[in-house]
Amino acid sequence: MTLKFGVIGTGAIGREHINRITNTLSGGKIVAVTDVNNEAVKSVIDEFQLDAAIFPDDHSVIKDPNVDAVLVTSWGPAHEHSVMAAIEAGKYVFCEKPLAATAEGCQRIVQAEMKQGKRLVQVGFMRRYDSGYVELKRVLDSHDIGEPLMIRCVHRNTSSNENYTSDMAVSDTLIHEIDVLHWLVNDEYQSVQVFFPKKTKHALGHLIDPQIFILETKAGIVIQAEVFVNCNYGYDIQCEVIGEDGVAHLPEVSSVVTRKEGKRSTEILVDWKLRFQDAYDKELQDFMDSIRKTGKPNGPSSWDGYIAAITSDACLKAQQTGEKELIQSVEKPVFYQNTPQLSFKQT
Ligand SMILES: NC(=O)c1ccc[n+]([C@@H]2O[C@H](COP(=O)([O-])OP(=O)(O)OC[C@H]3O[C@@H](n4cnc5c(N)ncnc54)[C@H](O)[C@@H]3O)[C@@H](O)[C@H]2O)c1
Ligand SMILES: O[C@H]1[C@H](O)[C@@H](O)[C@H](O)[C@@H](O)[C@H]1O
Repeated sequence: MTLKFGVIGTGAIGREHINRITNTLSGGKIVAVTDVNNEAVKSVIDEFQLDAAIFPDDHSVIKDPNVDAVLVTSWGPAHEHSVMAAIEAGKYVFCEKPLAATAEGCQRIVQAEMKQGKRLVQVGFMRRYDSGYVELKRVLDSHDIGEPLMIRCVHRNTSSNENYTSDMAVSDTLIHEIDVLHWLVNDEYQSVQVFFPKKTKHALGHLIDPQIFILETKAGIVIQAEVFVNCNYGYDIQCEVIGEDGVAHLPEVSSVVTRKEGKRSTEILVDWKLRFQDAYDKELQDFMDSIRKTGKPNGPSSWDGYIAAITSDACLKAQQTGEKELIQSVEKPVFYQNTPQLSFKQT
């Protein structure tokens, strides 16, 4: 049984996912592709020798009867349009983060999915599949370090390009922490405030970088999350949870230690594609396997995309006001706790 994918957006992560579905994972095949940039589509077809039809836009990919599942890897603001159309067509969707540009957009997706009556959507919050975060959660859930009191985390990129704007520090970058941290401590966010330290000389003129977000959870955990996308030395993700009885750290990426010329050193990754490679593999394999076995995707749902967007919107507001902004809390519908099973077309 093969899940046939139509891909919308063949840029950086689109290519990565096409490659892993075609060459690494099992049970999936790319049968249709589109991108507003024709060259991007042609080069991906050539590079991975895809036996896939090229379509002019997202609607025609979604409508293609060969397509069972849609992979949405276009720019964030374009996601809602494609996800809504896929839900209306009753097709499965794997959508990269963010699910939509605003919480209202995500809410429309949630409502459309509930109206369809089937869980169809998985959001690309891959950190929940990362072995380091999974192990950290196991330690926290075991109460080995007692109740979590504080979290300190950093999200550093080597550099950002000219299209990266200050609000993307939230919608593109912090969104990973927003999703994974509340999952880690089984809690919900209550408020956020943003601080802007001295700006790095490596950031382009329009960009505020770094930024520090102070989030408080309902249980009273205070989180200090640093986003620094021109740190100039590597791709560095850190997370430290300080509990009543001890401290737990996200494991460092393993790397050979060399001793040479009076120095002991280890390499630091510079590319996000490598840091979460295993997690990307696992999330997409899980998407395919769970649809095949249970008829519905098992991973982060459009509800998870929606609650992340509510927090993200509050962070964006806090960027503007400089004040502590409250984060609205919403009740999870039964639909996202226990959903009916779908039948999956076999080939
Ligand atoms: N989970 C992760 O770690 C991760 C990593 C990278 C990117 N992303 C997310 O994936 C998405 C894409 O990011 P990227 O880095 O690949 O960007 P990118 O700019 O490299 O690629 C996006 C591609 O989408 C195409 N596109 C834009 N709008 C389109 C539309 N309406 N229809 C068809 N094609 C369209 C562009 O031409 C481009 O080729 C973003 O939402 C980003 O936040 C997630
Ligand atoms: O889209 C990318 C991606 O999500 C990376 O994981 C993140 O570190 C970057 O900041 C972001 O721009």
